[in-house]
Amino acid sequence: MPDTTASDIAVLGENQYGKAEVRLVRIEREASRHEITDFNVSSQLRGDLDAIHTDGDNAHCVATDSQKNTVYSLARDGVGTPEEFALRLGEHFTSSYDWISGGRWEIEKYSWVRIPTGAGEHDHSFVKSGTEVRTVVVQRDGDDVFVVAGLQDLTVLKSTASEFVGFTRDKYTTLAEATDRILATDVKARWRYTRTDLDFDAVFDDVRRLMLEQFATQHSYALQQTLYQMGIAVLEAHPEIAEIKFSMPNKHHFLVDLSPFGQDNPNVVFFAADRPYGLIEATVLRKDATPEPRAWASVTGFC
Ligand SMILES: O=c1[nH]c(=O)c2[nH]c(=O)[nH]c2[nH]1
Repeated sequence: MPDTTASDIAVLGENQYGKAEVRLVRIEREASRHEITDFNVSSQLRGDLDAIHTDGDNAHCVATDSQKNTVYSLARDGVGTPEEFALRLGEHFTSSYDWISGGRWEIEKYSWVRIPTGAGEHDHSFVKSGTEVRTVVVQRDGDDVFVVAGLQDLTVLKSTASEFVGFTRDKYTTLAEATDRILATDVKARWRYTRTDLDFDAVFDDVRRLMLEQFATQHSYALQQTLYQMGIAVLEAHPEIAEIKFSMPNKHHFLVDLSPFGQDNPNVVFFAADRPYGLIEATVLRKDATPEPRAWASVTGFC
């Protein structure tokens, strides 16, 4: 065994380790109409792991390779929703090893849809459906379990019913007030469940539906206000959700000046800028929810 690594000035702090981005594709092939599940799974273990770092003693080290193998082995029996599979991984690791007291299991789910053919939707050929990703982060701290679900890269645009007026004007202000502008964003949202006995697919579908419906049907006075309306709609419909966080870029579309060409431009031709972009972030909280910082500690990219 290597020499013990001791220091007079430093100690080991928080730590976790595991295998990141285990790409898992599972085909349900009992019937001739196949089903596909496409996950990206990251497993991180926490617990009594000090000696691995301080003494080079690997007795408590569940190798990251073993964590990867566990993901594939558990998937043999079926995976279900990303939330269910992440919960199952957490239960497995914390119950299998005395010294593993918690951890973090994150899953990204990619969607495929059946390829349409003259004879209908194909049984075993799929096309990837856009860039949108469904996410979950399950964390365990002893017997406490936290589930933060979400989505990202849900790109939306409305071509009217959006304005931005009345903002502060000073010597730095060059932006003209817009009474009719394009509003576009990539919705990135995470929401915290207060229960684990849920129909996770049904709740996810409804949260997504509500966010899109609000974006589409509400007149926007600022992306901040649209974000807030989306959050309120989700919390009002879903008591099992304590809070929802958003991080949404304002994907600016600037009207092009066509006057050099002797043309008008009545809100028809735009330059879709990719940077810089506004970045609008907020949390919408249920008034009586108990704050749970442990659920969010490793969910980065939100305020
Ligand atoms: O919806 C908006 N919110 C802002 O804070 C902002 N700032 C800006 O320049 N354009 C916009 N649009």
